[in-house]
Amino acid sequence: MNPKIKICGITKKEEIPVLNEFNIDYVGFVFAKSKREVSVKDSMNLRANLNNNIKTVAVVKEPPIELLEEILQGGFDILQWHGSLKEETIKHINMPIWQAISVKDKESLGNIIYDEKIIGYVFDGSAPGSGKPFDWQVLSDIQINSELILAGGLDSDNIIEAINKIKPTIVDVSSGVESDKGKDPYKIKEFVRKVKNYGNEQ
Ligand SMILES: O=C(O)c1ccccc1N[C@@H]1O[C@H](COP(=O)(O)O)[C@@H](O)[C@H]1O
Repeated sequence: MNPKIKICGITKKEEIPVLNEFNIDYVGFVFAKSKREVSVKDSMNLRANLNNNIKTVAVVKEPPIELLEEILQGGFDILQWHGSLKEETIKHINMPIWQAISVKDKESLGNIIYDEKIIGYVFDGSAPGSGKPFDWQVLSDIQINSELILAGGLDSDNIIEAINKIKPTIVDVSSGVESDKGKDPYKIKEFVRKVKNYGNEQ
C-alpha cells in the first residue's frame, strides 16, 4: 500500500486549498520555536478551513505545561512529541502520540518508548524542520507494529528512493514542499503525485 502523506508546518490560510484538493491525510501545526510556529488559536482558525477528514497533528518539543494543556483541549487528532518524554507525561496525555526520534545512529533507536498511547514513530534527523535527511541505512532492519513515519529532508526528488528503502506507512514533509514564501502548491502537487503513483511508475 502506498504511504499516507503528512504535510507539516502550515502557517497561512492560502496554504490550505491545495491540501484540501489532494485530501492530504495528515496536516501538522508546529507549536515549538521555529519559523513555522503558530499559536493554538491561529491553528484553530486554519483548521476550520481544512476538509473534515484530514487529521490534524500538533507538533511539540517538550512544551511548557500551559501550552500542553491548551493543545490537549484543542481537538487535535495526534500529538507529535519531540525530545525527552517522561512516563508521567505519557500518563497525563489523553490523546494518541507519535514519538519523534532524532536519528543519528543505531543507538538513537534505543530512545523508542513502547506504550499503548504511542501509535507511531516519526523518524527524523537531528534538526527537525531543517530539510536535512538522516542516514536511512540506520532504519534498514527496523520492525515496529505501529505507524512508521519517515521525515527529514524528503522532497519530490528523493521520495521514491525513500519509500523503496524504508517502506514507511506515512511520509512527512515540510521544507521539501516550501519556497521562500512558504508552502508551494506546485511542490506539494509534485510530491503528492510521486507518492500516489508509487508502484505504477517503477
Ligand atoms: O518544522 C519545524 O520547524 C519543526 C520544529 C520543531 C519540531 C519539529 C518541526 N518539524 C518537523 O520536522 C519534520 C519535517 O522536516 P523537514 O523540514 O521536511 O526536513 C516534520 O516531522 C515536522 O513535524
